[in-house]
Formats: sequence, structure tokens, C-alpha cells
Amino acid sequence: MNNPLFLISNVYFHGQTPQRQRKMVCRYTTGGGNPRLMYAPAKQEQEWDQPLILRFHDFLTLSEIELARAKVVDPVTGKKVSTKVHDSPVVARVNQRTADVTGLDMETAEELQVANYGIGGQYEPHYDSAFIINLPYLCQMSDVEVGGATVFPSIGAALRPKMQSAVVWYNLLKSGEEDARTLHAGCPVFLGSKWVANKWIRSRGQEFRRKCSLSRTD
Ligand SMILES: O=C(O)CCC(=O)C(=O)O
Ligand SMILES: [Fe+2]
Repeated sequence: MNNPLFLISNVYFHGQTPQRQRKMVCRYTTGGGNPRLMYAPAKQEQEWDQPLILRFHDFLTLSEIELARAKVVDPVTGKKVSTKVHDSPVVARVNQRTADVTGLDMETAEELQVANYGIGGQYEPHYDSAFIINLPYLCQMSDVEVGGATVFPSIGAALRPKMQSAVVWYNLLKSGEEDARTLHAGCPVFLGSKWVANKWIRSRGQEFRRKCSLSRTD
């Protein structure tokens, strides 16, 4: 399972079958009437149904991406580093947009974290819920020519990097238990460079926004 070639051959090329793809829906959403989204609704695409995985298109503007990427280049060595970015108007805007499209509270969330993967760069299969965090947020900040998909080996989903889009899923069920279907990994980049910004949102603080239940599937 940890062998990247397994992920590539079994998941990357077979992520979404045409039958399954047909059932997925795209919509404009105002997040249930959020005033900030009334005139510019979010472009939401359903990538997977169970568990629900959503992609928001055009989530980041090109200038936001440029600024966030510039922040992770070490000014001394010129080398790219994975880093937390905070206290800037860009980050504040991205945080607000995250709150708007997810309907969740950002008070207890982790800071936005920007990462860059070069050729061969990958992330082994893992769960993010070890950190009691219930919603990883991947803002894709580049297109990758070949490779670099975020894959979910247990369910067979493969999400290809798409510039400016953000992908969202819950790691925890409404019961608070880990959702075993959300095991995920970043496939190796073969050609190009992959930039992502992650935001992990904690379940603490969402008590009135995502109510708990005993369901084993939600
Ligand atoms: O980059 C990816 O595709 C996955 C990254 C990830 O899962 C993480 O940083 O927790
Ligand atoms: Fe992760």
C-alpha cells in the first residue's frame, strides 16, 4: 500500500469511472444564503459521494497564489520551504473565504500552510484525523503536468491538481470517529511542480455548525 507505484497503477489511472462520474453534480452555492456569496456564488463540484469530497473551482485568485508562493521562498538561499503563512491580508481573505464556503469557524483552525513538491515529491498514505482535525483543505496552486494527484486508496478516488481550486473533505464522522475511507496520499510528481496550501480545521469550535450524530456513515 505504501509503494507509490501501487498508488499510481491502481488508483491514479482508475480514479473515477464514467458511471460514477455521471452521478456527480456541479452547482453554484451561496453557502445557504451567506451574504458574501450572494453575488459571487462559489463554484462547487462534487468529486466523490461517500465520503463527500468537494472541489471549489476558482477558489484562489492568481495574485493570491503568487503572493502565497513568494512567501515560501527563503530569501537567503532562494530555496523553497514548506511554511505556515499568517498575518497577511491575503491569508485573512483566504481564511474568510474558507469560512464562507465551508460554513465552519476558523477560530480554532490551523494556520494556512503552503507546501511545494518538486519532481518525485510525494506524501505517504495517512489520516489527518490523528490531529483531531476534521477538514483538510487543499488549495491547489499549480497545475501539474504528470502525477501529483491526491488519492484515496480505500475508496479509489484520485483528485488531480487543478490550479486555483480547493478540495475539501471531512476526516471525522459526525460521531467524532475517524472515517476510515479518508486514508489519503499525495502521488509523486513526475513532471512539473506541485504547490498546495493546506488548512486543517478542528472539530472543536464547530459544535453548532456541524452537529454530532451517532451515524456511522456521515
Ligand atoms: O498534497 C497532497 O496531495 C496531500 C497532502 C496531505 O495530505 C497533507 O499535507 O496532509
Ligand atoms: Fe493529509
